[in-house]
Amino acid sequence: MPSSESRERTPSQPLRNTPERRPCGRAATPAPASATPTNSTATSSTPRSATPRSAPRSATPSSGPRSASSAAPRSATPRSTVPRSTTPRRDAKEQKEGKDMKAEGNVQLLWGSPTSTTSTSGDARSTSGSSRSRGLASGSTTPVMKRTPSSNSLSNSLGSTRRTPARSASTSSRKPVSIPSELVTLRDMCGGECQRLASDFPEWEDFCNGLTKLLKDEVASHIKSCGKCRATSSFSRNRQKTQSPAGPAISESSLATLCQVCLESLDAALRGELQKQKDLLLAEIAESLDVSFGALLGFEGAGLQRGDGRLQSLVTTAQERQRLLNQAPLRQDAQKILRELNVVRQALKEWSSLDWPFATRYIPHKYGSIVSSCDVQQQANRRCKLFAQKACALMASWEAQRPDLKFSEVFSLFGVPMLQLDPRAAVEVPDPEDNFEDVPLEEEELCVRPMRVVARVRPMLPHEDEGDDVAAEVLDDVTVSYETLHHGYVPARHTLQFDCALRCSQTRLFHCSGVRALVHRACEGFTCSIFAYGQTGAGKTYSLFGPSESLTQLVDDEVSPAAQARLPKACYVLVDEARRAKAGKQGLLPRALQFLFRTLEHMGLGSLRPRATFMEIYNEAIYDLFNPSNTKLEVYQRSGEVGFHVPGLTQVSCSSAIEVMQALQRGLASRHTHGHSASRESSRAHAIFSVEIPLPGKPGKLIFADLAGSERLKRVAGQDQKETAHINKSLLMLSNCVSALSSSSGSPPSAFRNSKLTKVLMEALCGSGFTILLAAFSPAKRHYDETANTLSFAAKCGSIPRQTLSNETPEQKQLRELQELVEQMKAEIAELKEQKVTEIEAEPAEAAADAAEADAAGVPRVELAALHAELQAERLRNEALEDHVRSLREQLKESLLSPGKDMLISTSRLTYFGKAKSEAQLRALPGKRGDRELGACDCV
Ligand SMILES: Nc1ncnc2c1ncn2[C@@H]1O[C@H](COP(=O)(O)OP(=O)(O)OP(=O)(O)O)[C@@H](O)[C@H]1O
Repeated sequence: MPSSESRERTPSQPLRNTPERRPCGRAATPAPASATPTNSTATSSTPRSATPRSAPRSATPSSGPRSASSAAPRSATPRSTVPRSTTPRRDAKEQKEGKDMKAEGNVQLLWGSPTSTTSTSGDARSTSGSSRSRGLASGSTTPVMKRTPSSNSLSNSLGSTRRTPARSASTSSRKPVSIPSELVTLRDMCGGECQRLASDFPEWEDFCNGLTKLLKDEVASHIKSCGKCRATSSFSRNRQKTQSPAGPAISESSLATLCQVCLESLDAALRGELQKQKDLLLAEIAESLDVSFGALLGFEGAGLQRGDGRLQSLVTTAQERQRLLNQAPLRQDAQKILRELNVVRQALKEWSSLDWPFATRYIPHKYGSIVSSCDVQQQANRRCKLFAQKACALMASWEAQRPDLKFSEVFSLFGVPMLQLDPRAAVEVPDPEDNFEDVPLEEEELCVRPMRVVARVRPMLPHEDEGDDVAAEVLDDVTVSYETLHHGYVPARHTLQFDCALRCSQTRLFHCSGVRALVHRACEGFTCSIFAYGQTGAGKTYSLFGPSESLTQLVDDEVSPAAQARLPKACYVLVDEARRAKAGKQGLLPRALQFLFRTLEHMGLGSLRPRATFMEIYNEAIYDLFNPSNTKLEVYQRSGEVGFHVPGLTQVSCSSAIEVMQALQRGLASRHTHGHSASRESSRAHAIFSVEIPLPGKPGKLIFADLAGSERLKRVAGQDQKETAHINKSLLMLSNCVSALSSSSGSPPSAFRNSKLTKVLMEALCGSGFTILLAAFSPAKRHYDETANTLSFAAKCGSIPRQTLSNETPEQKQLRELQELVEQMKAEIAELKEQKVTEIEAEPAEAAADAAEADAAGVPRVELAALHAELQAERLRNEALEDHVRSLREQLKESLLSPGKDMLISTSRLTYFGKAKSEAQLRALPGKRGDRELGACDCV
């Protein structure tokens, strides 16, 4: 019998949110009218007297509002997962469909859907509760007695005959008057559920009596205020029912004679009382889980339970509270993850319920960063994935420590696991380091070699992953190991050491490559250059510029104040994270440019306007990327200048980082690129971006060169062959220049005149400044020969001898030297002054010590003072002599250097100086007289 089956649910297996109890479940399995399930609120018209009592007393748990002493056994904890019919995101999406721009993204929910649109203040009743009721009403096949005019009149006309037990089998064929199914609490009350609860759970007796009294009071007051009910309801004939609290319970049939409005308000009053009681229990649950009450209701199980109007839900809540309290120690070490989950949920919830407050799809930023709603959704996804990853790891280690327990059971609420993570979440592992972090520059970071070589290996690309072995890898901070094929078939391993070897995120590259030091040097007036070298698809452009969408961000930007005011806090945080995540992919150049402006600001030179130029060498012709046209530019060398210059290049003067970044984006858009297997956009030309810093007197310069990648000619065809031939030729010329430079430290080799690229880069390589060579290489075996070429080129560059001189004119140099001299002298004077002060301070102490010594030795003090004076006089004499000897040495050297000018030094004079050799000793020594005397003087 369906009814007995449902009745077998004891209070220890209370009315759970099992799928068959959910509205959708019910709708899916319509029961025949005769086989009415009795556990549902929609079925209370089934005669309750015919139903067996719910639970044997022995099975009754003793949990109550406060005094519950034991938790429900774990086996009693419902394991079933409520089918997720609607998620908050889906709700929100549905609401906004077609008009909301946020719909373009795709945020995945990675855990059990919270009770959705339930607000954090948590009126779950208005959502899940009512939806359940609606579902029950619509999905049920139970003959639900709706109050119709005819049924009213029937009940009125029946009068006393209606006192016949409404639920007796004999009357079941008639349509009994009943309370509408959605008034769940009221139906439970008059169905005897309250008395049953009181007798099963003595702790709830007072509460149940209170409810009964409340019902009677409410009915009495309604009768007084509602003329219709006074005239037609059965209470108008039987006042005693409502007047005496101890009187008989109000039956369903009597209540059903009241008008709909009265019934609804009665139900609301009862439900309110029930909810108050449940809220006390839920608050304790929230406290035990260390989440806010609102956040607790965001969990599906809790939200549904709160919205459940049945009296039995009180028992369920009490039992759950008890279980959670008992299991609190088990959750303690993993509680942090719940708090994190809440932060993520909150952000998602606020984002999905946000009515887009801006006119465009972009979120206005102070300095012009471009963050779209899509970026924010992507960030939300990334956040979920990161969280899911952490949570999965934590769950695994938690279960490893407690093999007899299940994480999902201990971390469940009303049978619904609190963390339901999408197993696909761990597939994409976001790099937690890839976030723009602006770490201050350490002092030692400034000390970079004038020629620094940084080797960077990129990760395997998706198309390389399959069946491609690793031929090159970074072993430690400075060592790279790579493979070559000896004589074409014998594999050989080699290692090379560079200033820095990296397999890292963009952020780490920026911090470790030494670029920040170069920016500093450029602000001191040096010419500093960074160039990226490597085969095609090795990651040069990625390392230097980063993905194009990252260039639209500024790291120290923020949402404009007006936009901030329109965004909820959690959304605002999400937007900020989205911007940082995009900026985190920026390469060395955009980061260096932003760092440059910060450095200038820091140096008090914020008013300077650096000038940027951007050119490209394509097929041995130079083009201006700031002014794209077919005009080819030429290179010239000015007399006395190291390196060449390109007249006619457009200079963009920039007062802020965003201006220069915008200019950079414009220039990049005009580059010659081409798609191929390793890269969607392979650079087919060398690009050179420079910034001149108009420092007072001595301009500094930063040059960034993204060299086109070398490629095997046989791998390309048609027009591409011409491009590739030009690229390979110019790279060969560059390699020749580097070889020549590393083997000679003299004047720049003439090889620089052989190609446009070498001419343009001559200043960077031969000038007196700082240079970083970024050697980018692929780890894949298929590129082993190109990798070996790149690494040996990098090693050759590392051995180029460089001097560092800033860009000074002779006058500036003289001025700087004089300034340095003045500084040095000032320091000496300060040191001498300090010395004198310590001497003066030490004198009285010395005198006192001498006096004490003299007293102890019995020497008269006057005599001691005379001795001191004599000693002082002797010191002065010695100093004068030292000066004299020094001048004699100078004269002697001079005479030795000028032949024919003999010079005699009176050795007798030297004897004045106690430590000098005697004349006799000097004479006794062999050799020329002058030499010996010089030796004596040297001794002095
Ligand atoms: N460190 C890295 N992390 C992730 N992806 C990378 C990295 N380096 C390169 N890539 C990816 O590899 C591909 C090729 O990179 P990139 O375009 O920078 O190569 P390239 O050396 O500049 O090639 P070309 O000389 O042909 O322009 C790109 O899709 C890029 O996103």
